[in-house]
Amino acid sequence: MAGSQEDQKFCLQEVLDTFKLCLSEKKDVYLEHYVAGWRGLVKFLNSLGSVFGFISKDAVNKINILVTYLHGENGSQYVTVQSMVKYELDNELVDLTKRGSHPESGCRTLLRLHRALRWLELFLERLRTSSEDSKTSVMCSEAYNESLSQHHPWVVRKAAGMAFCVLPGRPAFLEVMNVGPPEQVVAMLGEAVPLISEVYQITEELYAQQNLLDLP
Ligand SMILES: CCCCCCCC/C=C\CCCCCCCC(=O)N[C@@H](COP(=O)(O)O)[C@H](O)/C=C/CCCCCCCCCCCCC
Repeated sequence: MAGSQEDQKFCLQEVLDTFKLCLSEKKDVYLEHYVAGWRGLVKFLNSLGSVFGFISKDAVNKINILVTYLHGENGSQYVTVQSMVKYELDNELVDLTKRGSHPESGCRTLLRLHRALRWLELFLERLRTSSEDSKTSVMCSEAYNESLSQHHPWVVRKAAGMAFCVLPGRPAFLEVMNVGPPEQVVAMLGEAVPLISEVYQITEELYAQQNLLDLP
């Protein structure tokens, strides 16, 4: 039943499985699974209410740009993040210093999600190691301030900060993950965080080697 409520329900196990599929044997990052991981996370975001709509909209927009490349005529060049970077750089398809004729390259679009992945890693690690009465809003803004916020203008930082304030408490937050009792969620986060971290590190090194970490 495409589009049913069941389809839209978030499940941490699903996201974990998707990120497991992200890495090839030689540690290349499969774009298809990377965007599928983000799709799963957006389901979670949507379940938190319309306050997060502007964040979800931006993430979906970026996911869709990458999916269009994946399914486009040059889709075979977009199988992995590594092949995408090589293809776009070899063919001068990336605006390197200021936005020009390639404002929505795969490289710059993925970079935005990549930065958000660092936020996710920091946030989930806090969630995993925190006590029952810890505030998710505080964990979320600490993780945001240490990562993504540096790349956002004042107005986005302000809106994000306001949205964080309405995050549910830790027990309710863990429940929405549809895993089971809190101890089980914590155990699953213990598996998810290192995986997310590995995908992040591999992408970070690739982008650093190619001088792509500041794409406009
Ligand atoms: C395991 C489950 C628990 C955690 C689930 C978290 C679910 C999070 C799902 C999605 C996260 C959203 C990813 C946002 C990508 C943002 C990319 C970005 O930086 N875009 C900005 C720059 O783009 P360009 O203008 O250069 O194209 C854009 O300006 C941003 C706009 C929207 C604001 C983004 C704020 C991000 C805050 C971090 C996410 C908070 C989610 C809280 C939910 C726990």
